[in-house]
Formats: sequence, C-alpha cells, structure tokens
Amino acid sequence: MTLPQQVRIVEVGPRDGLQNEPGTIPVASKLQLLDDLAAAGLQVLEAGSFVNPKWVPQMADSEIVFQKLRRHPGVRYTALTPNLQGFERALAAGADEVAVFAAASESFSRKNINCDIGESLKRFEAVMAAARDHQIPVRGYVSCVLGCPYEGPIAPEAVAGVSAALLDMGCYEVSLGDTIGTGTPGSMATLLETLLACLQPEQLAVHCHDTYGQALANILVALQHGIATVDASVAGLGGCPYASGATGNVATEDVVYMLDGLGIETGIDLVRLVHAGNAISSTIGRSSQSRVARALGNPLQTAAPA
Ligand SMILES: CC(C)(COP(=O)([O-])OP(=O)([O-])OC[C@H]1O[C@@H](n2cnc3c(N)ncnc32)[C@H](O)[C@@H]1OP(=O)([O-])[O-])[C@@H](O)C(=O)NCCC(=O)NCCSC(=O)C[C@@](C)(O)CC(=O)[O-]
Repeated sequence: MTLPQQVRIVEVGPRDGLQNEPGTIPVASKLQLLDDLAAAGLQVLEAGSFVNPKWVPQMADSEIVFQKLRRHPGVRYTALTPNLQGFERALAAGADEVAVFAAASESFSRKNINCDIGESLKRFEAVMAAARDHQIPVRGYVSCVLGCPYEGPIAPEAVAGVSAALLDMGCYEVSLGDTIGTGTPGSMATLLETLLACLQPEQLAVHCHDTYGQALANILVALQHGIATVDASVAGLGGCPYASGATGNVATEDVVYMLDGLGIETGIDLVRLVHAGNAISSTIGRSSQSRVARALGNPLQTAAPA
C-alpha cells in the first residue's frame, strides 16, 4: 500500500478542542489561537459551532469569534451547524464552510443532537439546500464509527449507510469520528475495507480521538488506505460533551511530526504549531497533551520562527 504524498489537516482544536472546556475562555484567546494556527500553516480551521448555546455554552460566542477573527489568505474558517437555524447563524457570521454531524449510533445521535439518525438526516436536507443556494461547501461528520459510549461496538455497515447518505445529499467529504477513541488499527482497517467497497478514499477523512493511545496508529492505517485528510486538535485539546470520558483528538503536533517523518507534505511549520499549542494550553491552565510538544519544550525559546 502506498501512502499519500500530501495530507490536508483539518484543525478542529478551536471547536472540538475547546467546546468541552468548563471555564470561560475569553474571545481574545480564541482569536489568538486561530491566528497562531493560521501562522503555523493550517489551512482549514474549525473556528466555532452554531449549536444551541444551552447545549454547548463554550461555543455561544461563535458569532463574535467569526466577526473578529483576522482572516489569513488561503485559510478556510469552518463551523458546525446542526440544523437550518445553525446554518443561518453561520452564514450571517461569515463561515466559509459548514459541517453537519450525524452518528452511526442511534443512542449517541439522541444524546448529542436530540433526534434519531433518520430525523437528523432530514434536518440536514434543509441545511444542504440552503448551503447550495449560498454556494457554501458542506462537510459531514459521522460519530461513533469505531464504538459508542452507550451501545459499544458499531457495525461498519451502519457507518457505511450514514456516510453514503451524507455524501448523496451533497457533503463533499465525510469525516469518520472515532469519538471515544476505542478503535484499533485492526478495527480501523475492517471499517475502511467496508467503506471503500462503495466509497472513494477522496470522500473520506479520519477524526481520531486518542483516549486509548491508538490515534496515530489508526491514522497510519487510514493513510495506507489512501485517505489523505486528517482531523486533529492542537495540543490534543478536547473531548465531546456527550461522550463522557473521551479525551481530545489526536494532537496536531504529533500528526505533523509523524507525517514529516514519512516525508508527507502538510505545509505546516511544526515549531510554530507547537508554539500555538503551548500558548493555548497555558491560557486554559493545562499541560499540552501532545507528546511532541512535551518533547520539544517551548521551541521558540531556542528557535524563533522567521
Ligand atoms: C441539535 C440541537 C440544536 C437540537 O436541540 P433541540 O433542543 O432538540 O432543538 P429544538 O429545535 O427543539 O429547539 C429548542 C431550542 O433550541 C434553539 N435552537 C435550536 N437550534 C439552534 C441553533 N442551531 N442555534 C441556536 N439555538 C438553537 C431553538 O431556538 C429553541 O430555543 P427556545 O425556543 O427553547 O428558546 C441541540 O441538540 C444541539 O445544539 N446539539 C449540539 C450538541 C453538540 O454541539 N455536540 C458537540 C458537537 S459534535 C462532536 O463533537 C463530535 C464530532 C463532530 O467532533 C465528531 C466526533 O468526534 O465524533
């Protein structure tokens, strides 16, 4: 199996990473993070979420974040939109792209978005139609692809069904969420073999949480299956508010280090990225969950970027 020459990283730290933080994070800190990530070369930044603020209070300021963020040329600023109301908020705020999010588990779907999978797909139709009218690209997420906190193992066929439905309705890509990080290289390979029997690798991305320390191994398996889009969260920030115990996504720094080592191009400056992760970790009073960041310390103390 050959590996892709280039990988596109979708940085989800400002949304997935911060959505679960209990304390108030000032808008200025969110803006600084977005700025630091763009300066590090990330070209897709999931900057916020237009969900019900009662469900995810940390994202209640997404309008302000979008209004105030300093746009870097070539960077796409994206947001989650669970329904038409969310899409309209995202559109008014100036999001370049939105994402609808479904699940492969009925129980998770109800806990996360208060409806079953079938109902969620119906709601997304309205988002898709509005997005088409405004020429806004829509990404799809499928959660719980390798396990559900309420139902346990999930059949690959269930993931295939929801992924195909999202692509059929017009999502340009589906990101496969290992929401609780229980997947292993074996279960990831089995899942991808099922999906790739009917879908193309260009239609898929992987979104691996690192709860069990399997994320990098699972990403490598995805690369070996031709998938060239990887979601990651700087400093390994995050967790899902409706998946108790799930840790953050794989740290972007660790993914970039692995890809650099494999000779795969990302366009990302690791030193600047580590700086971005260390800065937000210090703002929220936590140590970075990135192994690479910890190994490098604060690289700006020894090597200032140009
Ligand atoms: C989907 C809903 C909105 C349904 O929530 P609901 O309560 O069923 O919605 P509703 O349509 O019955 O409306 C109830 C109230 O919510 C309001 N409302 C309704 N929609 C919106 C909106 N868009 N923006 C603002 N307000 C909204 C609406 O206006 C109304 O207000 P009221 O009349 O009571 O004052 C809710 O369940 C929700 O917001 N869920 C989001 C949960 C969430 O954000 N989870 C985390 C993101 S997913 C994730 O992290 C996984 C992922 C993507 O990273 C991949 C992976 O790792 O697996």
